[in-house]
Amino acid sequence: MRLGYTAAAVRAAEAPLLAAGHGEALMRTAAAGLATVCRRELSTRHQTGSTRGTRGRISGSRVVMLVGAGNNGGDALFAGANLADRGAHVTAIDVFGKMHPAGTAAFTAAGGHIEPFTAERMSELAALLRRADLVIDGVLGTGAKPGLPADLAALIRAWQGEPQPASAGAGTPASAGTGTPAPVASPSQLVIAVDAPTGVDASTGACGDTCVRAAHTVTFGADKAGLMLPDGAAAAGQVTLVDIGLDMSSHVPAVHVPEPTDLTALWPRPQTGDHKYSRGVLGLVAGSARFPGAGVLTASAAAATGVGMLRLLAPPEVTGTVLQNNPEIVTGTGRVQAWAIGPGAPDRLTMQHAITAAETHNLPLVIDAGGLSLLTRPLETSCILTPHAGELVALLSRLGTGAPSRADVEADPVTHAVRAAQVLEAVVLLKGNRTIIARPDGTVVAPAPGPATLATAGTGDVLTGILGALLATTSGTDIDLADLGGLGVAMHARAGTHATHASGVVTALAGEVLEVLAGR
Ligand SMILES: NC(=O)C1=CN([C@@H]2O[C@H](COP(=O)(O)OP(=O)(O)OC[C@H]3O[C@@H](n4cnc5c(N)ncnc54)[C@H](O)[C@@H]3O)[C@@H](O)[C@H]2O)[C@@H](O)CC1
Repeated sequence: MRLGYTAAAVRAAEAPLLAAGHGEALMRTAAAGLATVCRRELSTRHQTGSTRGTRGRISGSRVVMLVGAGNNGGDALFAGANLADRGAHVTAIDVFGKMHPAGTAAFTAAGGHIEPFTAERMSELAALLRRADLVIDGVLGTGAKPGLPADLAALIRAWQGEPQPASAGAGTPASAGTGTPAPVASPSQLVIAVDAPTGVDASTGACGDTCVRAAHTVTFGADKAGLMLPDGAAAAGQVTLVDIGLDMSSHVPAVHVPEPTDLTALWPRPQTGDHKYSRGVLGLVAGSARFPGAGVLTASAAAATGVGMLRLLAPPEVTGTVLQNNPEIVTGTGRVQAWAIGPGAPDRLTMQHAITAAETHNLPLVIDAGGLSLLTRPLETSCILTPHAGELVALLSRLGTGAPSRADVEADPVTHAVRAAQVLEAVVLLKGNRTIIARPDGTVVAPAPGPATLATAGTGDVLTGILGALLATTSGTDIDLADLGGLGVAMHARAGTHATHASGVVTALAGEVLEVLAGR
């Protein structure tokens, strides 16, 4: 798992080192790491042929830096000095009329050039930024307070264009509010942010009205939570972590991001000596005469993910098809280690019985779709709830905890998922283009997004099947349910990617995702 920390936690971890007088050494280490990434990126662009004139070479390349008043600017200035030493033409735009003194001395000694920033020079400086082979954003890092000064926001917009909705192509020419299309930085312009892109909240990922959009962010000491969460992650681009010797062991990470190696290391596997009951039995309530397909998809996905036994409670329209595909599935009641309920509008009474059984025997359960409408209070057993934005709105409204709109939830999925997790004392896996898994303590798991091809009917049912199987096969272990949810989402995304490639078209039908899971 990659671990993301709030700005406050990182600053607290820095504090003893600063108190011991290691501030400048930390900054020099950070700046050296930043300069290394800048040189590598410039060289790579040169080698891959995306060159324009001198672009790509370090010597002779045009580097423009946006420099703030604090240590973030200091990092940029020391890195700028490093690049100037290697023959780059480096210009620092002094955004606030005050820059880190030692950084400024090193930068000017290396031949760096400083340009003051005033509102009158906006167009000239925006043009300078647009012409650069590399822009380094060193205005604000972990010391940022919310909101950017209007002049700085205007400069960022004049350089990079108006913020685009996620669906629009990055760098699409946009109106700057003047009625005429504003010239914008090339979408392929190399922009490297120092620690965090300016305008991005390093703890929450919130971007406000304006933020720098980087191709690469070089972050120091520890991953910042905000660079792993929606909006902030998109603004940060690729993130490289430079070790500056911080000890984060006493700080609780705010965000977990599962990595591919976690799927290998943590995915439950049958052990020697296991039998079907010890491996894990899942009770599944899914599907109805109206929606038989959802029951089939969920049951087949759970079977493909791997369980000791699957007991399916569903009407004959569902069980008939399920048994044709998966004759190993058992219909009817019996002892189980976990429950999954809800896909395909199942019978409410059967779902209620499953919830009661889970609470009575302290069994974990995953509740999806129709099952969510039964929730009016926290359950007395551990559970993962899997709403999409619309279902979360209905859930929060029914519980009397505000009435956000679907757009509110989509704009700020973390806050709303955490609120639901706290109210229902459960893990809430909010499905969306960036799925967020929230714990009641406010920390989240934020798996890397899967392919957009997964946005198709039935893929959520497949996810519930995967999660149910994981719950059954890990029951009795101490694996954290939110981490488990992250593994399930990561596997679902991986299967979706394979299904998309295998089908050769720009969609991944739920049945195709299932085929990948089943290894067919
Ligand atoms: N403290 C350390 O040990 C290290 C810090 N490093 C760098 O230092 C950064 C943090 O430095 P600072 O604490 O100086 O903070 P920043 O450099 O992020 O920002 C602080 C400065 O910006 C101003 N400011 C804050 N929010 C603003 C806003 N919204 N609009 C306008 N001005 C605003 C503040 O008044 C202050 O002058 C990190 O992100 C990282 O880049 C690195 O050098 C590594 C070591």
